[in-house]
Amino acid sequence: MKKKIAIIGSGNIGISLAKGLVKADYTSAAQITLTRRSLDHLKPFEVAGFNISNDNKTTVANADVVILAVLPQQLNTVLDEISSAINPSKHLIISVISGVSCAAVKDKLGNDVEVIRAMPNTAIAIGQSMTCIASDNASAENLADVTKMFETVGSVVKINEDLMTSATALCACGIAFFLRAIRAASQGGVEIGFHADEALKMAVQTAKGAADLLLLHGTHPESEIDKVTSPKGCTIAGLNEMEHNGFSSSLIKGIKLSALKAGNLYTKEG
Ligand SMILES: NC(=O)C1=CN([C@@H]2O[C@H](COP(=O)(O)OP(=O)(O)OC[C@H]3O[C@@H](n4cnc5c(N)ncnc54)[C@H](O)[C@@H]3O)[C@@H](O)[C@H]2O)C=CC1
Ligand SMILES: O=C(O)[C@@H]1CCC=N1
Repeated sequence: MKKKIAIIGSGNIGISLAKGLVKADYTSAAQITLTRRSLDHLKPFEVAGFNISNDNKTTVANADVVILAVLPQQLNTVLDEISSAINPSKHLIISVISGVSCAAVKDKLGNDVEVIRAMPNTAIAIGQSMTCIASDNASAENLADVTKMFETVGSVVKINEDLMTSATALCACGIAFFLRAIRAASQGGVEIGFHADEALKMAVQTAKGAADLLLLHGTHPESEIDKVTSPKGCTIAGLNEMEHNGFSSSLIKGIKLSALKAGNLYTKEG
């Protein structure tokens, strides 16, 4: 991979993405420039071989692929800064920013530039992201290239752009939801007799086993649950108690609220 990549806004997801791409051998650190307003935070990444900068415009001018990874409320400033450095025949824009349409990015950068939205999650740092991608104007070739790129760091699903906020809630925010579930399970484990560190280890491996059962068997969760719930047993007792207290309902409501919020994070005015 010869293309130079600029990551504009190297915070949590920008850094996770950069680490993941290098770990997967998709590219080298030397091909990636990380930008952030304060360079102090990026010094450790310079030591690791990445280029670092606080000059978005020059970084974009020198790149082929521009990954926008600032917060929605920081985007307009960035787009105003880089717009004069954009060359539609050279640059491909990838935006991981929640709630910002391809059209909104093109509004500021020009309609000729190809924009692909990608919604990864932080597991991208370890090659385990669920990334959804969408575009309203990218060529089949660029879509295929970007799919290939994100496939080196996890699974990819192409979706319609109007489902991007839903993908944000289910997959990007979803990491936090499942982590909280694991944390809660470990707290339950402590109440029933385990030390915190062993309870957490047990909860993590159990959660991984549950996810892997679905991935490897290709089964529905209820079919795997049926294999655990012995008649008159302790699993169904615990499971039903959780449902009486709104376990599924609470997850569903949380995901719906996150999706709603994801759609309202950005305004054109800034
Ligand atoms: N954190 C996550 O798991 C995911 C986040 N996203 C999206 O990615 C974007 C970034 O989210 P986070 O990484 O969580 O936020 P963050 O706050 O950790 O990262 C944003 C970074 O942009 C930098 N920044 C702000 N203005 C800048 C400018 N003018 N020039 C250069 N850098 C600038 C900030 O210093 C910060 O380091 C958001 O739009 C979010 O919706 C998408 C998927 C997952
Ligand atoms: O919480 C947020 O707004 C971002 C978007 C998805 C994950 N983190």
